[in-house]
Amino acid sequence: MSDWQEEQAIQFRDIVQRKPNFKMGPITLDIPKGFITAIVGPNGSGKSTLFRMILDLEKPQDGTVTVLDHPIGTGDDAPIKQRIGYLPEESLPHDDKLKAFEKARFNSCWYKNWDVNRYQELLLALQVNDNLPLGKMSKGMRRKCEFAIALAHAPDLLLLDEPSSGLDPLAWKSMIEILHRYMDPGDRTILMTSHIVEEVKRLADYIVFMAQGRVLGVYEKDELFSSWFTFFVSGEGLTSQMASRMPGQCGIESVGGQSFRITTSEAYQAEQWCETEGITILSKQALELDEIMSTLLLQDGISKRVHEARGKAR
Ligand SMILES: Nc1ncnc2c1ncn2[C@@H]1O[C@H](COP(=O)(O)OP(=O)(O)OP(=O)(O)O)[C@@H](O)[C@H]1O
Repeated sequence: MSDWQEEQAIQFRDIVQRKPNFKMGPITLDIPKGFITAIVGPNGSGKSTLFRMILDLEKPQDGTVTVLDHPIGTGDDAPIKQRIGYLPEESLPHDDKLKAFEKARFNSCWYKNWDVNRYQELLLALQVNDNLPLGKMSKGMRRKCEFAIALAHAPDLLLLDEPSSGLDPLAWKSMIEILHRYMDPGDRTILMTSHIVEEVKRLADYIVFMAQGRVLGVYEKDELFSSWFTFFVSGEGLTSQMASRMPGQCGIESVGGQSFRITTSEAYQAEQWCETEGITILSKQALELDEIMSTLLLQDGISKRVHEARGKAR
């Protein structure tokens, strides 16, 4: 196997899935080993569907999923599942009657690397008592217990589907610290989904944007936030046609006279372009994650419409 393949924790290849009112793919996507990757996207994009495919809880109609160099769903997945921790978006109703420590005890029999001390430390850090039926806990208490249970066998790959759902700010902070410590050894991988901008900013090394069953883009976080800016510019004789030529331009708004607000995904090149063209940058502002997402969705909608129109014209 090549070095390139060994660097990937998860490889999705040509994944296609169809459900009533939903079509996914084809998706080809690599999740790098040793990093935290966050998948972000509107409700119903297919984020949880991808998670379920990793665990063979849902089979793609087409394509393959390879996890830690093991092709999923082609034989005995039990050894690879030993190396995965999973926190699903929704709690499992059939666990309701179990006390959290009973679920932990059950998992300790299954996972060879289960570490009871680690489990206790996690409960302590999250300030939660596991001596209650999961179904009688508050949403946040249950989330904390399930989080501790997902991490107690120190998995090589951790799948977190909206991990902070229901957590109070203090517990949220503890969770972020726990996850940073979990990554300390350097060879572990987290794949997570989140709708919380601050959480993605604090945790993710890589960000995958998804919408309507497709991947819109994969970005290294720091590069993403240093590339997407809105420039407020002005220049002698500056027209919207000229402004539209700014590198990476993905939105223009006239703000009167010869001034424009231009959004770009290539801030560095855009600044150089302004200098060359004699355009003054009055101010610039980095885009937030949700603003980048909106812009990508808008661009995707436009390119889809153009594609459809071309298809009809043929
Ligand atoms: N059990 C199911 N039966 C039929 N369709 C389903 C089922 N579960 C999910 N879907 C559909 O699959 C699509 C993708 O859902 P998925 O849960 O993967 O999205 P998501 O991106 O995780 O959304 P969210 O942000 O709301 O959690 C949706 O259109 C949803 O309606």
